[in-house]
Amino acid sequence: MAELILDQVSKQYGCDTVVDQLSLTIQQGAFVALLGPSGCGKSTTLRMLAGFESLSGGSISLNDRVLAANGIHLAPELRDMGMVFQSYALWPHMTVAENVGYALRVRGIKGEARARKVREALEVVRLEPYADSAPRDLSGGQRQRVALARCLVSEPAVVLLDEPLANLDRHLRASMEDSFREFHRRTGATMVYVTHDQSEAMSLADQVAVMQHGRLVQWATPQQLYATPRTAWLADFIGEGCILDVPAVTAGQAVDSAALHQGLMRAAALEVTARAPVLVRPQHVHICGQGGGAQGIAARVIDTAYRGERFSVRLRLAGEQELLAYHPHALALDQEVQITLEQGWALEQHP
Ligand SMILES: Nc1ncnc2c1ncn2[C@@H]1O[C@H](COP(=O)(O)OP(=O)(O)OP(=O)(O)O)[C@@H](O)[C@H]1O
Repeated sequence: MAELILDQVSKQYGCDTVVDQLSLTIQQGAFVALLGPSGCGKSTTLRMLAGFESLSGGSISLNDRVLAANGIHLAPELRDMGMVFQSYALWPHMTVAENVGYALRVRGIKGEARARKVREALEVVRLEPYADSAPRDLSGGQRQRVALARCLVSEPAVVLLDEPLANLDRHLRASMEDSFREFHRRTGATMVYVTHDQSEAMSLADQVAVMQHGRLVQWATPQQLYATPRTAWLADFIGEGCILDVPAVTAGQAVDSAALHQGLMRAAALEVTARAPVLVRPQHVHICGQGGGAQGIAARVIDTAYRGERFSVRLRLAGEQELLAYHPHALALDQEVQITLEQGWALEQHP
């Protein structure tokens, strides 16, 4: 199957390695996200894919064609890729239709053939009524959809998107996420989407590459990242939860309820010193009652916050470890409760 392959891709600026031996195999038609905090090297990776940056090491190939490797650097216009930028980069003096059709004009495609392709591209992003408008008369979201249509009109095999929603307000972002999903469904293009926003990456992509300090931390589906993150840093970056110190667990494995309860009791009694980090997501913490009880673990409410559909509750266990839970009702500060833990996930020891 046709694929976009990054093999041990590295980039150095002077003595700084900003992308460090990154390897990814991206299936044709996939929607993938490069996710990580500012400065982790995701935009540099995207620019190397586009051909705006050379590689310091490794190779990039698309459908068995080498785009970049030692001594090889295909120009951006020869890579069969389109790019959508945060800043839209539309020509202000051209109409929407002229912006979308520009790449076709440069290639000498004229008349009805060009007009038809422009109409089709505008239809995909639902902007046909705006064909004759100027970019300045459109909202930020509409401008970003023009940029998508302009990319689509060249029918690239791969669409690269660099923080395309960063300039939009929160409400518009949600509706633009729907536009990206629809764009992907209708075109079948491979999409590589750079963002520092984990909820954006998780809701859009089939597969996410999480980067930290230029290195790949994990390459997995959003569901796998949430449920089985490799490290404590990643567990914290993706979603809510708490990390407990629990004895006798093996990294990279689920920890069942009995093992968690037993481990926490031993930890509270200071029976063992060797412990490992275990992620417990709030939906796996059940507040089952007040006061004493044989089944549960005693905890004290140290903070609560109303979140609309539920309360989030911070709990302290004997031995001072803390947990986050969700609860349908308000609880009083300092209230003693019994909790049960449904499951946990053992993380690697290093951060
Ligand atoms: N042309 C350059 N010369 C020197 N250093 C650079 C250059 N471009 C990027 N860097 C450095 O490389 C590192 C990675 O930058 P990059 O833009 O890829 O990160 P990023 O994860 O996309 O972050 P952001 O979301 O803030 O753009 C940063 O430390 C940045 O300062």
